Amino acid sequence: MTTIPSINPTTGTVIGEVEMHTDEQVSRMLKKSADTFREWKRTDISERNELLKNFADLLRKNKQQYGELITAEMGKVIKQAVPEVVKCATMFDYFADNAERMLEPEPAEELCDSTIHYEPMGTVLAIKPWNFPFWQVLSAAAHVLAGGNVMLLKHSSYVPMCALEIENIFLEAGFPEGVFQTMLIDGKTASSLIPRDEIKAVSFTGGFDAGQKVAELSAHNMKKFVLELGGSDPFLILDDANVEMAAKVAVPSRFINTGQTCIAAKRFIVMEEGAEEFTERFVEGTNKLNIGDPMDPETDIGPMVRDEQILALEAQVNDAISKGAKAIVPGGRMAGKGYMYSPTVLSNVTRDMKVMSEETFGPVAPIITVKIEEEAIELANDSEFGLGASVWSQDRDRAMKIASELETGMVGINSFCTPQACLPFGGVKKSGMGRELSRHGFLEFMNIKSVKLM
Ligand SMILES: O=CCCCC(=O)O
Repeated sequence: MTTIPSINPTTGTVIGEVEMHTDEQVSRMLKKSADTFREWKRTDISERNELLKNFADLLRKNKQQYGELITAEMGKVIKQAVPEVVKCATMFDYFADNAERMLEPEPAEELCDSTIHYEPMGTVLAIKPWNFPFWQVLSAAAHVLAGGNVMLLKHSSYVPMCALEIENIFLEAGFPEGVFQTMLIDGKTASSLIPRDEIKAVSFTGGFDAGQKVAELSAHNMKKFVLELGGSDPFLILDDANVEMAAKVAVPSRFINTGQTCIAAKRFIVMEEGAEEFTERFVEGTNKLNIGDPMDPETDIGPMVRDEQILALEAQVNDAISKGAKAIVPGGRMAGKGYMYSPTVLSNVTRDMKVMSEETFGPVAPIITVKIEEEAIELANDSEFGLGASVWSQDRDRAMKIASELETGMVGINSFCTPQACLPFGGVKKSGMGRELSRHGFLEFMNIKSVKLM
């Protein structure tokens, strides 16, 4: 019997163990999924919407319990874990309220007798990461299932108990067995399922290398895929910004989820005029963060998920320091149990440093100063990634113009980026392909069928 351990990153101890599914069990799940799809796609959309509502209600009712599970299994501070669950509920409500309108057949533009229809594809294989254990799965599942598709989940092996709990919630909400199933398998087994006939599409969130493999396999086997990959989001503070406000928002924007967020601000690009004030205020805000036990409702920074994440971060910080960066908040690995890393803020940053070119998936904030607006834009776009960006200026037209020049899937003006049910979410360049959420994300997993009348 092979098992997946659930490790609490606060203590480094095993808090549970789940049995992995065998190849035979996985084959049965694939069959079950395909059989269930034949029924599920025919259910009335109002019935599906009611189940989405039930699901949202359960999330709200048990938000503390699910939040604590997230905190125990991947270390997210409880004050963010509970809101993650509530955000999922709001997103389920959104699709329950809007799915019917989004799937309404449309008349074709010039051929007035012809219509465009949206039909589900079948089983969507979801391969999802640990950092937002509920959101990452459910932000795909809500619209995939609302459209009449079914889902098979391969969750990160860091969060096996969240993976099982999510399946339980679907059943408790009244979804028929087989509409959503959690497979307890490794990454290699998940990839090996992509060519299988039962799998019609893949929804992947994770790192670039794994995403590229998923894309290759999916394309080779003619399966639709959507990829949400990493980011190195620029946070641009222009010379006319409200620096006080920018610094206030910059702190959570970088350190939310202990910095382990794809769409966190990861490069702070400040025009000279506001650089000193921004740096001072950002450091002050960083030093106020409470670091410690993630179950304590006062804690802002909990552990990182595993030691290897700390090692990667240390390599990036050491590289920056060896090239002349100054650790104005030194932070770093903390002694004791678990995988604690205290936030680091770097100044004197230059673009040849890894903290500027690689994704920093943890609480490290590099600040770089530029002289002119064009340099800020050029530097923001000088990245392999293109997920999100923030622009801070009190001139709305100027900020909008800069937003149009940024090579990203999302821009926050005087705000930070975070996914919302009503907005398409995804990136360009090495940050991904396709979109999740909103009608755009919904239609990624629907067959768009033109029906032409003579
Ligand atoms: O890592 C990306 C998911 C972000 C989820 C959120 O900000 O709510």
